[in-house]
Amino acid sequence: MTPSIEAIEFHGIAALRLNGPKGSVAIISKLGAQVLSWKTPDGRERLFLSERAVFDGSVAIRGGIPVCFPQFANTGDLPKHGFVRNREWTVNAERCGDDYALVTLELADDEATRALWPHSFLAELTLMLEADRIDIELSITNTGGAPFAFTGALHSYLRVTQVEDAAIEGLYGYDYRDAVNGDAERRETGTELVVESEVDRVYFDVKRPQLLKAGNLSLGIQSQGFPDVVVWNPWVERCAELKDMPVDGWRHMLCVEAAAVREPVQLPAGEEWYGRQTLVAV
Ligand SMILES: O=P(O)(O)OC[C@H]1O[C@H](O)[C@H](O)[C@@H](O)[C@@H]1O
Repeated sequence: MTPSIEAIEFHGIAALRLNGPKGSVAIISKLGAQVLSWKTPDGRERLFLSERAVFDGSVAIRGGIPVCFPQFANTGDLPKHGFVRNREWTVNAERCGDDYALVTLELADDEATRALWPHSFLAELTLMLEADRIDIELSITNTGGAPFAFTGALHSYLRVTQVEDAAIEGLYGYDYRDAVNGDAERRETGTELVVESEVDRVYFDVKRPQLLKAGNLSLGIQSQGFPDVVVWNPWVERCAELKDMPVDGWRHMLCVEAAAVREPVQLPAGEEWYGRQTLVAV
């Protein structure tokens, strides 16, 4: 079957379903331009989506790949993770070839965004689905007359069978800020990161790809444009505080995020920046 794209409803909200090569499938919602599902040709779901996620736009959808912009987490005065993850985006391109399906959604500033953040911007999120990989690219254009700075992330919730059995390779030797230990800065000394308690780290200026070793859900992870890598798992107690997570949700997810956190991106008037995360089933 040749790849195709269809408009669907997913948990009651408008979304696009990309039917990719070899039976791969991805779903992206217009709310937040958030990838909510990615299935590889083996039929396995690769993203975690909370069964208690809320889809009414009142809070961000818990799971998939939320877009954080123009602020990562609570690093400034804006709402946590910025304001684009629970806004309605519009579709501006759909394209299919023999071996891919691609959509681009966009969001521009309006009165409500300028009330929070006084800048003109155009954000475009492109999802490309191939047989065994997805590429998620965020581009930001400064459409105003003055420079601005931002932080942000593609906040990917990767599905794992049991997080205790998973490991991330590729972070050895990088410095990180550890939110679980009072934002202490440390250097990674392990060749593998194994999650055995709450983890909330920003690894700085990561130049190598990562490998998520998770049995038949293993993934190669690469980013461009985003210098930092965030690794997050709330573990038991913090998960219990999240209303939109099931009690055992922490066990089935691991966020490995392509992020720009330590050094805000400086974007002169009229210029465009882009960052990308690629996930490859291995
Ligand atoms: O609950 P949210 O607002 O979606 O944030 C979820 C998480 O996102 C990031 O990974 C941060 O590093 C965490 O500190 C935060 O808890």
